[in-house]
Amino acid sequence: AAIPLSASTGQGEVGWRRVSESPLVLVHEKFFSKEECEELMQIALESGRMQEALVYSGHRKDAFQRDDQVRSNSHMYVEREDELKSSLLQRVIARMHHAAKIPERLGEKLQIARYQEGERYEMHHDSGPEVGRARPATLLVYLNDVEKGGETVFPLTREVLLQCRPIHHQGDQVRYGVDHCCHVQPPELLTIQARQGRAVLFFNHLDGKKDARAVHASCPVLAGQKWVAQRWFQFEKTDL
Ligand SMILES: O=C(O)CCC(=O)C(=O)O
Ligand SMILES: [Fe+2]
Repeated sequence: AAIPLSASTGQGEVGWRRVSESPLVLVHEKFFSKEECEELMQIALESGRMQEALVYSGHRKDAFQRDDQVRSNSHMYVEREDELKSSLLQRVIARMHHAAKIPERLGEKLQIARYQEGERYEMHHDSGPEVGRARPATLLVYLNDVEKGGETVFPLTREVLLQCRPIHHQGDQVRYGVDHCCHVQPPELLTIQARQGRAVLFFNHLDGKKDARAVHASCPVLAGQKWVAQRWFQFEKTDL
C-alpha cells in the first residue's frame, strides 16, 4: 500500500524512515537546512550553467537528446572547481555519501535541477547497466517547497506502472503518462511531496542486480517551481 506523505506527517521525524520495502525507498525530513537549500539554488543560478536537461535516447553512450515528451526541466552539474571554492558543497556532498554508505569517489557530479510550471520527468529507471551506466542508488533532496505538484512518484504495482507509461493510447485517446497518473493519484502510487530539505534515498539495484521496481518519475509542477539536488552513485568509478 502507498504511504501518504503529506506536508504534516513528517513533522518531528528524525533520521531516515523506510517508506517502501520494494522498491527500497527511505525519506529524511530535514536532510539539508533551509540555509543550505537556499545557497545551493543560488550556486546553480549564479553558475550561469543552467541548461535544458537531455535524455538518453539510443544505444550509443553519447546519444543524449532533448525530448520534451519525456523530460522538460533544466539543470546544472557541480564541478570540482565549484566544490573547491565552497565548504557548503563539500559538506553536503560528504553528508550524502555518508547517508548512502557509498564512498565519495563513486559519486557522479552533483546535479541541481529546476522544474518550472508544467515541467516534469516521465517514468524511468536511473540505472542502465546494459549501457554501462549502472547506478546502485540515487539520493535526491528538495531545495524548496513546491506550491502544487512536483511530487516524486514510484508505481507499486504493474497496473499503476502501465497507467503511468510515458505515452499510450486508451481507446482513441492519447494519454501522457505521469501527468495523467499524478492527476488520478491511484493508491498504489507511492507519492513523496517536495518539501524543502526533505531527502529521498532509493536503491536501483538489489543484491547487485537492477531492480525493475525502482522506476519513478517527477509529477508536473502545477504551481510555483521545484528545485532538487541529486547525487547518483556508481559501482565502479567511470568518467560521469
Ligand atoms: O525530480 C524528481 O523528483 C525526480 C528526478 C529524477 O528522477 C531524475 O532526475 O532522475
Ligand atoms: Fe530518476
